[in-house]
Amino acid sequence: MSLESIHYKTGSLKILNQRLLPTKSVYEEIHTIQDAWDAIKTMMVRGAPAIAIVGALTLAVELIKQQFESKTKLSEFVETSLTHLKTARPTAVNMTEAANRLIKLVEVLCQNSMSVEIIKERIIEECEAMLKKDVADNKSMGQHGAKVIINQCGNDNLHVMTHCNTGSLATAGYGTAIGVIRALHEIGKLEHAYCTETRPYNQGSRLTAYEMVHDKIPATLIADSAVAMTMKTKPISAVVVGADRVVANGDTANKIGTYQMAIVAKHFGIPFFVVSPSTSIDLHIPSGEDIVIEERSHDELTKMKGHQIAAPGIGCWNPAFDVTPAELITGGIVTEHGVFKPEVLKKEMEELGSYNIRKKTKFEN
Ligand SMILES: CSC[C@H]1O[C@H](OP(=O)(O)O)[C@H](O)[C@@H]1O
Repeated sequence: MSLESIHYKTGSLKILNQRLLPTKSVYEEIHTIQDAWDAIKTMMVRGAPAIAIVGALTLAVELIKQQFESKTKLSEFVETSLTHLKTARPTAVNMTEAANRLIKLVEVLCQNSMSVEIIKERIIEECEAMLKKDVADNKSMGQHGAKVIINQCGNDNLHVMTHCNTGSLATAGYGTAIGVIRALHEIGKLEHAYCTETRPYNQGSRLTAYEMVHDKIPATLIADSAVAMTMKTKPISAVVVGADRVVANGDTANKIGTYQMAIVAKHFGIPFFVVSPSTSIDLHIPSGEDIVIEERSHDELTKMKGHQIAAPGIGCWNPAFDVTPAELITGGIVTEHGVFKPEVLKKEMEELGSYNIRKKTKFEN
C-alpha cells in the first residue's frame, strides 16, 4: 500500500502528523481553517503541494457543514479562509496559487445565476479535484524525469541524489523529485538513491528514508555535509530536487541546502534537475531575489526532540529555504508537461496556457 499523507472523504479530513514520523504513524483530524493553518505552520503537514491540498480540502470540509444565506456571505467566507491560509508559510507558492484560483472561481460563479448551494458544491468539487490531479501530475513528472535522466546520464546503473522530502509525504501521492526516483526504480533503471538528512527539520532522515524503506528502493542516508564527498567518491549520475517556488527566469526556492548541492554538482559536472509541478511555478516573480524566504524558530537548530543541543544564548539564523540560480539547474526543470531549460520556462508555460497568469501586478506572498 502506498504511503498517504492525506486521508479525505467528503466532510472529513485527516492528515498524517509528520512531526511524529518515522517512529509513530498518527493521523490527526482537521476540522477548521485554523486547524489547517496551525498544522501547516507547525509542519504537521509540509511540502508545497501537500500544503495547498490540505488547505483546499479544509475549505471543502468547512463548506459542507455550513449554510450560507447569500452568495456574498459564501464568497466572503471563501476569500477570508483562503487569505488566512496563505499566511501560514510564505515561500511555497502552491497555497497562494490554489487560493487565488479558488477565489477567482467563486467570484465568477457568483456572477452567474446559480444558487448558493450549487456554487458551494462547485467549489468543493474544485478542491477535491486537486487530490487526483496532483498524483496524475506527479506520475507524469516521474515519466518525463526518468526519460530525461536516461537520455542525459545513461540507460542503467543510475545513482541519483536527492534533498529533503518530495515524496508521498509532501504531495497527494507518488511525489515530485522522489516521483522521478520511483519511476526509475519501477523500470529497473535505478541502481541506488542517496538522500540527505536535511537539517534542521530532518525531512530526509525522518521522511525520505521512511519512504525509501517503505517502497524497498535501495537508498543510503548521508549527512548534508557529506554531499561533496559523496559526489566525489560515488558514481552519482544526477541530482533531483523539488521546488517550493520556481520563478520566471527559472531561479528556484527549495529547502535550505539545495543551493550548495547545485554548486557542488556543477563542480563535478553532475546534471542537476528541479522537479516542479506547474502549481509550484510563479511567473509573476521575475527572479529569485524577490522570493520571500521563511525563517523558522531557533529551537529547530538548538534543540532536538526538546533536548538542548546548542549552548543556550547562542545567536541563530534559520532560513528554511534558499534560492538556486537558474544557471545551476543544468539538467532542466521537470514539469508535468515536459522538461524545460530554465531560460525557456516562462515562454513554454505561457504558451502551454497551463498557468493561470494572475493579473495582479504586485508580487504575491
Ligand atoms: C514536493 S515538496 C516541495 C518542497 O517542500 C519542502 O519544504 P518543507 O518540507 O519545508 O515544506 C522541500 O523544500 C521540498 O523540496
